[in-house]
Amino acid sequence: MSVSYDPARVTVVDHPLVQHKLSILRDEKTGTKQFRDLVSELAVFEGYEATRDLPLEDVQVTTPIREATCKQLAGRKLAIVPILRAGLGMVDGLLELIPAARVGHIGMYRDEVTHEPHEYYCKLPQDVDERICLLVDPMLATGGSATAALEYLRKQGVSDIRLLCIVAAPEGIKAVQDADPNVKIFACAIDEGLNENAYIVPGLGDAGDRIFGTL
Ligand SMILES: O=P(O)(O)OC[C@H]1O[C@H](OP(=O)(O)OP(=O)(O)O)[C@H](O)[C@@H]1O
Ligand SMILES: O=c1cc[nH]c(=O)[nH]1
Ligand SMILES: [Mg+2]
Repeated sequence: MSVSYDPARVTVVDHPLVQHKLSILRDEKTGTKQFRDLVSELAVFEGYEATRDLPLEDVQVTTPIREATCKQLAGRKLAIVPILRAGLGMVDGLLELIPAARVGHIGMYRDEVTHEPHEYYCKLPQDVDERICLLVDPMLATGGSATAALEYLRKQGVSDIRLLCIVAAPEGIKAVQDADPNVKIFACAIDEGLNENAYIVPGLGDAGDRIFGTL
């Protein structure tokens, strides 16, 4: 049965380089080092897309030729919030794009039988409510983990949240959209669905285990 979600609130980052890298990421023969590197590289593409609408202001710059009116980022600062463990794999790539961003952590694991998320750690920047949050996790499967993390961030007063995942299942997108009508979702691919163990099909397996070599 097909799952319906609002496509207007999901951005698929499907640049040819992204699709190429994602195919290598999916391959079961791809080893830990390459997997980790690719997750980081894909996070850069996603971060680029997810920050496309950041406000700018004019700034005067003296080039070696003359004075010029140029642009710089204005206004609100950013926080990168990985959902542990797998989200950690996206942090370095995003920090390359936004070096001044603060990093918060939300620790969450999914129960193997019930697939319910369990929170085990949380540490956020003190002024997180004044920041745009990039909530990052490579996998959006049932959406349970992302929904719980979003709820937590909303309780801290965060108004602008962009959820960056690499592979999303339609079920996860729908669950997140139903729970949080204001979140913007970014994904490199939307896959077919979930299998009986709530793994994304075709997916890429267990992202955390593949990033950290704990298979
Ligand atoms: O959408 P959901 O059904 O909640 O599934 C997705 C979650 O599952 C994975 O984490 P996992 O529980 O494997 O923890 P890990 O990152 O420590 O491996 C993944 O990184 C997401 O956080
Ligand atoms: O396919 C999936 C689902 C949940 N978590 C993962 O790492 N992969
Ligand atoms: Mg895992």
